[in-house]
Amino acid sequence: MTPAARYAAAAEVLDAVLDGAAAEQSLTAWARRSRFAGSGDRAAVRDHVYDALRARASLAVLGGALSGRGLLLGLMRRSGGDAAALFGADRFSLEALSAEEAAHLAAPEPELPADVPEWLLPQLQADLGGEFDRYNNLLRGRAEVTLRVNAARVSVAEAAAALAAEEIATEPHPEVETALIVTGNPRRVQNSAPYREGLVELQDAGSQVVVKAVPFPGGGRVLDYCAGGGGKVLALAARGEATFFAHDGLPRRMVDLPARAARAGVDVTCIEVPSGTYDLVLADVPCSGSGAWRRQPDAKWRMTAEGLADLTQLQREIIAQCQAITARGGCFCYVTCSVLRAENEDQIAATLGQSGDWEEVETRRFPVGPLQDGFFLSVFRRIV
Ligand SMILES: C[S@@+](CC[C@H](N)C(=O)[O-])C[C@H]1O[C@@H](n2cnc3c(N)ncnc32)[C@H](O)[C@@H]1O
Repeated sequence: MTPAARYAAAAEVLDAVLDGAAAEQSLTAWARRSRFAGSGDRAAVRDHVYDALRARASLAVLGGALSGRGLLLGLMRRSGGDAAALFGADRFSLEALSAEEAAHLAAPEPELPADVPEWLLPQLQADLGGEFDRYNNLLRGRAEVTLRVNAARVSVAEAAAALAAEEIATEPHPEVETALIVTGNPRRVQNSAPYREGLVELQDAGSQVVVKAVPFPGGGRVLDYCAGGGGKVLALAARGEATFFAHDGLPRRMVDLPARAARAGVDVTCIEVPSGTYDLVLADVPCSGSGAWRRQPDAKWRMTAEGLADLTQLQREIIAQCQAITARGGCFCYVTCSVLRAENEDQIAATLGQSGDWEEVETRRFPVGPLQDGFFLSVFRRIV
C-alpha cells in the first residue's frame, strides 16, 4: 500500500470508531477485507488510528472536523506533514483537499481543547491540579513497549543480549531496574526465544513499580483477586517464595495465565472461588484506566459519568470482598491504573479508612510519565 492508501484505510477505520465501533475490532475487520495489506501496512494503519484517537479532540479542531478525514488532517498538521501532497496523491488515496480545508489548514492555529472527555475535564483538573497539563500532553503520545525481566531467571543485561541476538533493541529503564524499553522491532517480541522461554514478559514499567511497592510476605498465601492475564501475580511470584493464587470475576480472562506461569517457571493456581484467608490480597480493580489511556484511547472517549459511577460501586464491592478474605496480620493492596480521586483516595477513605479493623501502611500515587502508565496503590494491614 502507498502511504496515501494507508491514510485512506485509517480514515475508514476511524469513521467506524467514531460511529461507535471498538478500535481493535474495526482494525481487525478492515484487515480481513483487505487481504492485499501486508504486516507493515497493518502496523502503519494501526499507528495512524491510535495516534488520531489519542488526541481526538485537539486533532478534530486542528483538522477542521470530527471525522476520520478531519482527524488525519489534524495529525498531519500537528506533525508539519504535507496534507496536500498525500490527499489526492493516487487512486487509492483520500480525495484531494477542498478549498475550504486548505484555507482551514493555512489559518493560524486555533486554541486546542484538552484530549480528555469534556464532562470529565473539571474533575481531572481538580484531581491533578498543576500536573494536569503534563498529563494531557503525555496522553497525546504513544506508550512505550516495555518488558519485565524475570529477575529469578536472568539479569537485565543477559535478557537485553538475548533479545539483541534476535534484532530486538532495548534500553534499560532509567528508574525501574527490572524494566527494558523496546526501541527496535517491538512486534518481534512475542515470537522471540527470550519471551517464549519466560526470561521476559510484556509489562508496563508503572505496573512493575507498583508490584515492587507491595509488601511481600515472604511465604504464606498470596491472592491476586482481579488477576486478568496475570501480569501482577507473575511479577509478585518473581519476587520470592509463597503459594500464589489467581482469581478473576470473569475467569476466562485468566485463560493465558497457566501458560505464562509455566514460561516464567512459577506456580500460580487459578481459582473460581477464594477459600479461607490469604496473607496478602492484591486487587488491581477494574477502573477508568485514566492512567493508561495512551494504550486504550477509544476507552477514554467511551467513558461516561454513569460508567464511572458503576465502576466505583464495583470497586467498593471488591474491596469488601477482599477485606473478608484477608488474614489477620495480613495485607490488602488496592491498586488502580486511574488518576481520579473518586477511584483512589475517596474509595479508601469511604471503606478501609472507616474501619477500626485496618491500619494504613502506605498510600501512593505513581504519576503517568513518558516511560510509564499512572497507578495508585493503597496498602492496609488487618489488625491482629
Ligand atoms: C485492571 S484488570 C486486571 C489486570 C491484571 N491485574 C494484570 O496486571 O494484568 C481488572 C480485572 O478485574 C476483573 N474483574 C471485574 N469484576 C470483578 C469482580 N467482581 N471480582 C474480581 N475481578 C473482577 C476483570 O475481569 C479484569 O480482568
